[in-house]
Amino acid sequence: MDGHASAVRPAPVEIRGLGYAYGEGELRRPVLRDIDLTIRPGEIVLLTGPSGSGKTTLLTLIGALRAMQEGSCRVLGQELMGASEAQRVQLRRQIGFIFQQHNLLGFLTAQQNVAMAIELDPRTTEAGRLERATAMLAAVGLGDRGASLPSELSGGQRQRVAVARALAGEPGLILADEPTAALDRQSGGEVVRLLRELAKRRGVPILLVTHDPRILDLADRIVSMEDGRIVPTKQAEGVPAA
Ligand SMILES: Nc1ncnc2c1ncn2[C@@H]1O[C@H](COP(=O)(O)OP(=O)(O)OP(=O)(O)O)[C@@H](O)[C@H]1O
Repeated sequence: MDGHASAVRPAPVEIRGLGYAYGEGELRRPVLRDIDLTIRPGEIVLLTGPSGSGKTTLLTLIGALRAMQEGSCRVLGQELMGASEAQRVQLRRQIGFIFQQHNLLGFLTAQQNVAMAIELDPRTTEAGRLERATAMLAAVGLGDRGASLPSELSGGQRQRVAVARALAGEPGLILADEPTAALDRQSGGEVVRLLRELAKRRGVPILLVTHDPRILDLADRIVSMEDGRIVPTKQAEGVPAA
């Protein structure tokens, strides 16, 4: 595909020997061990594995939402091992997050929720922000729902607003944690297909944590975790062999 470009552009995510433990002293419990993972430019990677295997912990470390303890994790050119809180805040602004529960603000309209992601860019005026938010909503098929509050939208529509918000800030990376968990089969599939299409068009890489076997075929690559380690991916049930 874009093999040449991938070879010259730095990997958006480059992890080596990452380890992480919760608790201290006798209560210390390692949950990630010796993780190596590279996400290449524009690549869509699904992270899967049993409950408690460490997927969310890894995602929050990559997203600079918690401090590193061991190893190296370079995200969008920023080394996170030893990074300051200010450096982590700066990096988080370059990442689009999508969570299981859409995390939209209930008192803001769909358009305002999306515009919020653009808020921090000083080059953009308020009118420009709202215009861009509307364009992003149109891209997720909600061009006519900008004035709706989250409570007036279906679960699938809310998650599409979350997709629009994640992309509106023109992120260098998207991190999604179980984005289809609260959705029925059809809307879950639609949301992820849409996310994939929009990200591919913009060349934005995605790391998506999921238990959902129905969306595994949308990945460029599937990474499996077990007991805090990355393990060779087994053929998922119901997914035809490539
Ligand atoms: N804040 C915390 N404090 C202590 N232990 C935690 C904390 N968060 C997670 N854990 C533990 O760390 C391990 C990994 O949790 P994590 O949420 O990363 O796994 P997961 O693979 O994302 O699970 P799930 O698929 O159920 O979301 C689990 O055993 C969990 O109980």
